[in-house]
Amino acid sequence: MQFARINDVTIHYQVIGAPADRPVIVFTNSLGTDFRIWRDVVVRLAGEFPIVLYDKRGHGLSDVGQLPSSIADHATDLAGLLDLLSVKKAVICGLSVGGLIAQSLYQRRPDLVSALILCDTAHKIGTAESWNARIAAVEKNGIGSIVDAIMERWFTPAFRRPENTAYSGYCNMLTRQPVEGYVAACAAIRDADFTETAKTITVPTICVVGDQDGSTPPDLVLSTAKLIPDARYEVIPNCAHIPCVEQPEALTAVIRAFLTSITPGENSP
Ligand SMILES: O=C(O)CC1=CCC(=O)O1
Repeated sequence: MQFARINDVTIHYQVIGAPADRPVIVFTNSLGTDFRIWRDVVVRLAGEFPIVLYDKRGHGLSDVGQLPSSIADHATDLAGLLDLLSVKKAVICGLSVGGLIAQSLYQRRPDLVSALILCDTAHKIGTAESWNARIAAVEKNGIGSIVDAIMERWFTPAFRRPENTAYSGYCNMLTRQPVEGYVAACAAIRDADFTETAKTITVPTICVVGDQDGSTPPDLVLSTAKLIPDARYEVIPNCAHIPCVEQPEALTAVIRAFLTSITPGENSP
């Protein structure tokens, strides 16, 4: 396990090596998850691309850090991690709040970003009312009280079968996040709006979404793609908010095709 102290926060991360001439991909995960959600994508891409995974503050094995925290704080953490690892430029693949962090990183440190894979995310996610209601419910009754409602957004009914052990495992992942970290991330998402930033993005970008995403539905992700000059848009069938878990093969194919298309002079990954 690898840990770094960044902005006074202990950050849990992992680096998986590959040829140095290939673009580094950094995966940044969603609300209520840690970096293990990328496993089935990472095993497919390992050896082709250098990979950096990390748990954002307040999640997984990373510290919660000082509260309140903003999406800008998360982006500063990511910039600090990349600086520490001497990664000069990377493709940032951000899922949901991870996509907000990716847009914030682009806004603050565009030198670090060579391309964006915005996965089940948007320029703005949810409303103040919806986030305040979620924060109130979690503060009063814990994350367990919202798990069923959240799982309906994360996964399709086909995945949410009681006999699917992966489903119960992801319920555990959600409910075991620190409450303060989860609530802080909800507030950070509530207060974030990258509408203007999205219009300024000039690096190659793809917006990808599960066809049954209940948190950032295809229409919303399409509206984000339309804000970003020349952004591509792709829908992944038979999955909801977390394609890296539900359809890792399809998501990997989208990532590989995108990276191949933006890497001049290379015919294969
Ligand atoms: O928990 C959800 O509703 C899904 C989600 C919204 C932002 C995020 O990162 O995950």
